[in-house]
Amino acid sequence: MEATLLISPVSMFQAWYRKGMVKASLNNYSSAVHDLEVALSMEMSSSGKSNIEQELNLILQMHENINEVGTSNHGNKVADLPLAGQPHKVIAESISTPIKGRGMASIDDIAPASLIHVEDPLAAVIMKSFRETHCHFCFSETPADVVFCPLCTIPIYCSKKCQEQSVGVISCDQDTHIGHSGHAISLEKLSIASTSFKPPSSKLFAEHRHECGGAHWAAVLPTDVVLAGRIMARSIEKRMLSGKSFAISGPNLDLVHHYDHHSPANKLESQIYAIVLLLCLQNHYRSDILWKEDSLSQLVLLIFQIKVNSIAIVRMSSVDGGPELTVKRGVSAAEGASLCSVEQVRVAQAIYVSGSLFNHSCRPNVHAYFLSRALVLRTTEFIKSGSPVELSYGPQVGEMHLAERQKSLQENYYFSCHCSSCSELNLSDLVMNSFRCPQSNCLGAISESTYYRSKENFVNVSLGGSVYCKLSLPDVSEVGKDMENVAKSLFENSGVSLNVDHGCCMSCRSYIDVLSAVATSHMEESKIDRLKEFTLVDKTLITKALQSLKQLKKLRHPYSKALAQAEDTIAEAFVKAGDQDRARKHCEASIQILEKLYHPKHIIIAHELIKLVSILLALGERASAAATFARAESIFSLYYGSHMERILAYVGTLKRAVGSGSTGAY
Ligand SMILES: C[S@@+](CC[C@H](N)C(=O)[O-])C[C@H]1O[C@@H](n2cnc3c(N)ncnc32)[C@H](O)[C@@H]1O
Repeated sequence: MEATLLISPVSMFQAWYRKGMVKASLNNYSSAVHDLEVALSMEMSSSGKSNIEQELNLILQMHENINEVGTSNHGNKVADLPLAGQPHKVIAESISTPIKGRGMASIDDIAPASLIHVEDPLAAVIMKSFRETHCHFCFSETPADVVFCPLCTIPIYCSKKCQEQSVGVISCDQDTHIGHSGHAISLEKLSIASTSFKPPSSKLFAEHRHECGGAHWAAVLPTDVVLAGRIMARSIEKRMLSGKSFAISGPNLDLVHHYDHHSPANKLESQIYAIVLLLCLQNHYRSDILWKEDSLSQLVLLIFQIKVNSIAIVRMSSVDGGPELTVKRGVSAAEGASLCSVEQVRVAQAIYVSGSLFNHSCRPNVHAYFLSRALVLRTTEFIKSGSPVELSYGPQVGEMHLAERQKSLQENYYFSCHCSSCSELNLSDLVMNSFRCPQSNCLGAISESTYYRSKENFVNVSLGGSVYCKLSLPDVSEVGKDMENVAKSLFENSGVSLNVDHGCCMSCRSYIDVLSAVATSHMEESKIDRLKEFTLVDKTLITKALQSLKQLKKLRHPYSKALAQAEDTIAEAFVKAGDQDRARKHCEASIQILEKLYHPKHIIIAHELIKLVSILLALGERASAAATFARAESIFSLYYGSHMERILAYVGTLKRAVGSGSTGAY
């Protein structure tokens, strides 16, 4: 048993509570604090006097419950993948893998751009930073005339329909009663959090209902905990509808939780939140529900399942005015046109039960996006029958280096990634952060890390500190010329082990002073980055940035990310300065590097091509703009299929612009 678990979560929470730590974090929500205070004083009076032995038993019991569920959650069942509005069809099935646990594999050859999965969330919650601007049900941007929750007026909705789905149908009875369907609440009682619960008559689960009125604890607690509350409330109401006992018990989701991988501090925090959540649920459902012995452990487990399996719902958002504005402006140099750029914003967090069976790959073959709250999965390449069908949980090859990807997945999802890109040496990881070889005719990459090639045909890479990653070597006859050229020495099997130290060229083994190269490179990169601070850029600033770019090119590998970013920043500065010709040159240079780091059909390339289209339109080069747009469109349709214009609203506008030859008519 771990040391921290010798302390009961209840007594620990009481200590925190007495010290005011919980109160301090809630002090903006006085009504929430008041309700919690009332609930906690009840809780403390019942458990405060419990002796150490009792508390230890509670924790031991909790551990046993968690471990029991933990061993049973690796079933091998065939997943059902319902497609929205289509007959039920199974395209992929659940398989068991030795390292990644369950995963999905195709049961037939699947063509690129095929829609393979559509699913509504079991629970979803808006991120705190979007509470004022986005609908709390469908997560789209709200119009000016928002609809409020009629009872607590805290959540906002874009329409009556979203409000009803989230809150339930509100009935008014001559101003004496206002209630959700199935809940009759007298007006006097509206100021306090809840009333005695009557079983809901409708099967529709209104996710905000149990959070509504009085203390709006959902606005205070972390997203994972609010999601857990919504799942628990759904499960409780389902039991009520089926006439079963109203005991607080978990929904028994068959999802991994990695309880043992979490730090003691994490475990303790979740136990405390589980207590708070139980009290909140009890406060809402009152005498209609019972606590069970394992209620708390079930809830802790659920919080960990959510940590590992929940998915961020993202929306595309325009930056710098976005493509639409650029086209509207006519991309006129004199008006200070902007590049067409968009970024993903994380508007909500959700849990999808079947979607959670898909494993992660840093080079995924499936793209995930969202239509309102629904998760949609689409293949981005041909998938052979029996092959893994995997999406990305965030980190991707080309965007992050091996070490960063591993760190991010470990920190956010608690696992070491064993996808094919993290198991085999790849071009992107070799060149991304590398320096160029001092020999002018050598394309070899020079890394800050040490690569140790064993005679057994694998490579160990240091990921910083004592962390190493063991990578297999791709077959030299199958790797592209680029890869062979950047790391020739790693591919020459002389039958002996080989150390390629940091600072040593992976091809010809010439050395550079890598520490000084890192320092100079960072200095030049930050000089170029200064361009981003200005809306109007003068020629002197750009001249200085071009000098830095020249220095950077002498140091950095021609396929490195630092060079791609520098070229992109300079392209944007030239757009701002109205020199579209030079903007085009640097934008194209950036895209060429990104094609090496990602792959030519990666969605990032499509977004970059859209920037280029706006420059070409400004130059009046209609034919090139149309050809570049067609390339971008074919990549986008792989990722979004027929939903492309619904997700990327500006694509339609740009299409009309390149089609009509207009640069400013929209
Ligand atoms: C959302 S679940 C995916 C389904 C899971 N494999 C199962 O058995 O239920 C995420 C978990 O799957 C495992 N996993 C997914 N992708 C992985 C990868 N690339 N390498 C190693 N483990 C992976 C990790 O344990 C991770 O926490």
